[in-house]
Amino acid sequence: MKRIAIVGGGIAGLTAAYELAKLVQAGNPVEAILFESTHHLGGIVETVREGGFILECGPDAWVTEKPWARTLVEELGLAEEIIPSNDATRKTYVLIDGHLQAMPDGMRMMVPTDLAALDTSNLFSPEAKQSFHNEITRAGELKSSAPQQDESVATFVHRHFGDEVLEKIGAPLLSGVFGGDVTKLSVRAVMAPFVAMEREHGSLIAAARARAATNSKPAAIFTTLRSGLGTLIDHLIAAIPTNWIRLGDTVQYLSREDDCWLIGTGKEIERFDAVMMAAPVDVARALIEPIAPQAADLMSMEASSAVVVGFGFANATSLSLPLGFGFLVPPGSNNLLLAATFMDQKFADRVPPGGRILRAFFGGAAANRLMRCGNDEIAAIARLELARILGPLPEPQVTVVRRWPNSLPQYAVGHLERMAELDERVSSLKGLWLLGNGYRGVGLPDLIRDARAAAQSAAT
Ligand SMILES: Cc1c2[nH]c(c1CCC(=O)O)Cc1[nH]c(c(CCC(=O)O)c1C)Cc1[nH]c(c(CCC(=O)O)c1C)Cc1[nH]c(c(C)c1CCC(=O)O)C2
Repeated sequence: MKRIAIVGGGIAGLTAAYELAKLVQAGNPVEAILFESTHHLGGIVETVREGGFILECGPDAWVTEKPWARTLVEELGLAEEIIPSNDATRKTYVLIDGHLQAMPDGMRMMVPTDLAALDTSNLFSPEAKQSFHNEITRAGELKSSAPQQDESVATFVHRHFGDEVLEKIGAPLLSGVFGGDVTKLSVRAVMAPFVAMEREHGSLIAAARARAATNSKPAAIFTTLRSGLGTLIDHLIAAIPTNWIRLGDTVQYLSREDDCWLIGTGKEIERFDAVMMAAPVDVARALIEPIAPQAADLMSMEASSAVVVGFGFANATSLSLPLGFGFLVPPGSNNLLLAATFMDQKFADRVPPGGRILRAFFGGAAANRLMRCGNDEIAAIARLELARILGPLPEPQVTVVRRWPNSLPQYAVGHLERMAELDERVSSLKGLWLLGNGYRGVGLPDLIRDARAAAQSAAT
């Protein structure tokens, strides 16, 4: 019997446990113990259902293009629950000088595929529009001068489109996906497809248009579950043997003895053949440090914190919002807010008749400061910030506040090389796997893909 420890009960740890449970059913002699330090499973994936509102406390969807979340959801019998985002009314706004300005239609991140839509947009100055047009004619130069090494997202975007595009959409889009600083984020780690487009075509616009021409009907950008992503967590838990799960059990230390792993929880020491480390990177790093200090060094990275506030407004027909999914706030403006989502416009069936949901995000330094305030205070600040931008808001019927400290690791320049070295060091330890959002991707699909692959190799 192979014994496998899983440290951490977020989406990565739960998916690993689920995959191992499936392998047991297929006749593999495996047993797993999942250690979760808190008393609840799912990590930052959590859905609150109250008064007819469906409020997400963490992620609200996955990126449709990445297939691994959908496959798992279908396998769990939840195919009927899958819904697309309402892309017929998709629009993302950017807050410029206190006003919400729509990003032009047909943008792929900061790359336009529809130059006519770009030209009629109010978001950019004539100079910025010209810089987009010029990017196509600069294809040859951009291709031959593409750097051999990694660089920051900021220098990459700047080389293609200049200052204004970087400030108005480059920085806000990246903070709405990676919560980070474009001058530090690695373009190869966080925008790999764009680096490949540059290598092949020089011009990103030419590459994106070539691709758009071959894609018949693009799928909706986001996918979610009708009853909320908490349903995915519930179904994973139901598929894992209950005696595998240890809630409120914090792993205090990890060590190796002969070919085994020892895990100490402060209550007892247990022996395992393999360890799947699915805790947040800083926790994982501290546990691994005594065994493999060089691996731990490679795991030292900054992580941004988030504070998420969801408001459910009943009978809120008076609250009129711009059409679309929400808005992003460029870093460096005078707002605490990082972004907001118009949840009932982004997805169907989130609210009772006449209801609306707004979700506010705080990140970076603002999140770290807010983290210390009480829930009521955080909610009041979120309401004030939203009202400043959207106009007066009614009294919410439901409010949820969540703090997610250091929840989003920052993939800094050189990340891919560091991860290749980390992989080498980790594989030399035999029987250790690192899972979660610190290494090979930050969204649900990437975490699910990695956890399943790791469980399969850990079990055999
Ligand atoms: C602030 C923030 C958000 N979402 C996120 C943050 C960062 C801070 C943090 O979580 O700690 C995190 C995020 N956002 C996205 C991912 C998944 C990435 C992946 O799977 O590759 C992740 C991990 C997709 C996304 N999130 C967003 C995009 C860009 C969508 C586009 O091109 O229009 C992607 C791919 C944009 C976004 N993101 C957000 C808003 C309000 C918006 C705009 C409106 C909306 O859609 O709700 C919220």
